[in-house]
Amino acid sequence: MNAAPHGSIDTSSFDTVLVVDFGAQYAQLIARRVREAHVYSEIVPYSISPEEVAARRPAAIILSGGPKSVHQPGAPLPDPGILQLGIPVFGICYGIQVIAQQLGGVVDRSGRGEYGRTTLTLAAGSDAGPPPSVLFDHVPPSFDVWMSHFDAVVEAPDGFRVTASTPDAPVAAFEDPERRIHAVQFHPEVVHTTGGQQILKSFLYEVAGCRPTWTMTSVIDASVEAIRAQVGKERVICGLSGGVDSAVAAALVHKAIGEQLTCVFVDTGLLRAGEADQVEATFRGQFDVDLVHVKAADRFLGALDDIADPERKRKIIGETFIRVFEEAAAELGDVPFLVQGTLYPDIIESGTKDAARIKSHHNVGGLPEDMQFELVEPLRNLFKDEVRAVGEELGLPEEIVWRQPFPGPGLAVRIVGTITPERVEILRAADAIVTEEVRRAGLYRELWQSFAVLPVVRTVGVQGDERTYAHPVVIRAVTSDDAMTADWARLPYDLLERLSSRIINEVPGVNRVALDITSKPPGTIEWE
Ligand SMILES: Nc1ncnc2c1ncn2[C@@H]1O[C@H](COP(=O)(O)OP(=O)(O)OP(=O)(O)O)[C@@H](O)[C@H]1O
Ligand SMILES: O=c1[nH]c(=O)c2[nH+]cn([C@@H]3O[C@H](COP(=O)(O)O)[C@@H](O)[C@H]3O)c2[nH]1
Ligand SMILES: NC(=O)CC[C@H](N)C(=O)O
Ligand SMILES: [Mg+2]
Repeated sequence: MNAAPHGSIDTSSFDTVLVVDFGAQYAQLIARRVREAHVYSEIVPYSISPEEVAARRPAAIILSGGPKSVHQPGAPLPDPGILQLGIPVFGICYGIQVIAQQLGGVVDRSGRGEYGRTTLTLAAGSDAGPPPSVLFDHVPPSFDVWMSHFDAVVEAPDGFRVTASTPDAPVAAFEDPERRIHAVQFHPEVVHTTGGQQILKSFLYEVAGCRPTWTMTSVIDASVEAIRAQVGKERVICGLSGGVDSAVAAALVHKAIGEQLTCVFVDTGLLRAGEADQVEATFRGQFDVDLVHVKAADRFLGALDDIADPERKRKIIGETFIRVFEEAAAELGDVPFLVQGTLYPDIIESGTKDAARIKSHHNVGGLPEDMQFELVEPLRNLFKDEVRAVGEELGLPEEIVWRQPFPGPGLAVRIVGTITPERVEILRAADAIVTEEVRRAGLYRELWQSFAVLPVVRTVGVQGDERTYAHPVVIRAVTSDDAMTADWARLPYDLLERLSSRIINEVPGVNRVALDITSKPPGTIEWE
């Protein structure tokens, strides 16, 4: 087993499930559901070789769904050797179709796909018939499942028995318990499939014999050990933003190496109203951590002067952050390590070689090439909900653990076009009203993010019988589980009315309020 990179934990001590990705909408969701069952999981590309799989010694393999048909030329197909490794396999949707095709069953364009809710009925276990499937031990004989497929298995491979059907899919589940290969056409990972998580657990615990040891307590213990092994006696700095990821990363590193850690909080001039004071007060009050507060507003705003292109803004901000960290490190003496709160979705998003670059996150794609620091990224195996659970376990206060994410480039990526101190002021004032009213409405925690955006246009208005020619402000509020996809939030009308009237009345230079009703995709959460 390779040494774990970047101070992340050595996951080889946990039973591991590999989720083979065929381009599914839900591969991430499957991986999260497995972890919710306290079993470590990782997403791997479908091109992985049987040797690579075997070397990982996984407890099980899950074949995900995917948009292609197995009959299509160029469809993503795994090496057939993977099904011969003797490792338990669970196929989901496209996964059942792949298994059927590779082991001699028949997959057909059935002519009528199934989309959405349908009723699954288990094959009866009787003296004459096959015994019931262990997958369905803890679910009723008939229940609602979520389907989304065009193709269907019409004949199970030799040696497999059909264990469930729906009105339109006679082979909705099949298995060969001896080879420990099980598969379903429906999606157990979505909440609309009642008992879906139970079915997944039956596979993990009963078929694959996984132990439910992936708990946040064991993650903390393993992280502490990994951080100590990486940094030894050296000094470390951590960019602390006040957000949950860097706070949890800092708390873990502090637990591991105590006084070797110094946190560096940078006031970029692009923070929200009162944020710098609040971060200082929270961290100085709550933690016994060495904290340096660098006031770098002029430097960031100077470097961004006259820059309108979103990618250039991001690169400039990413580089300025590192230069500020380097200077802070130099003042402390020799500090070779930089802690970042990078999460697993950041790695997946930047790691897929086929995926297009949408935007350079300042702490991943925005890092300058000549950076000297060695990175310490203890959260790089974790999803956001796990990071929050670790934060709670470490005793971080609720206001940090449940803070809405705020991007490092800050207000810069919410001010379309060039950034001037006046435009920052307008957005900051509008944003403060959004945050205050969303909190007052009791929606702050329920929303993934809620904020204001300042577009580059001006519009005509009439205020006090006078013509105005001023800026609109756009309200952006989304719900999401992990920021990879998001839906626009259905904010109550009375909240929207308060936002509109307060922003126009209280923020000079604004004469109109608009609402962004775009999901992700096709939009992104931030405007730049
Ligand atoms: N103002 C800042 N000062 C110092 N470091 C920062 C600042 N803003 C961002 N960073 C660094 O960039 C990293 C990425 O920022 P990001 O916003 O993704 O995470 P976060 O702020 O820790 O959490 P959240 O996603 O909840 O806002 C942080 O983990 C932190 O190391
Ligand atoms: O630290 C960060 N540095 C960045 O450069 C950055 N860009 C976007 N974000 C946050 O990432 C999530 C997804 O954003 P998008 O839908 O806009 O791509 C959302 O939560 C965004 O707020 C960033 N966070
Ligand atoms: N969601 C899926 O995995 C769909 C599988 C395959 N593309 C089909 O349409 O049948
Ligand atoms: Mg942040």
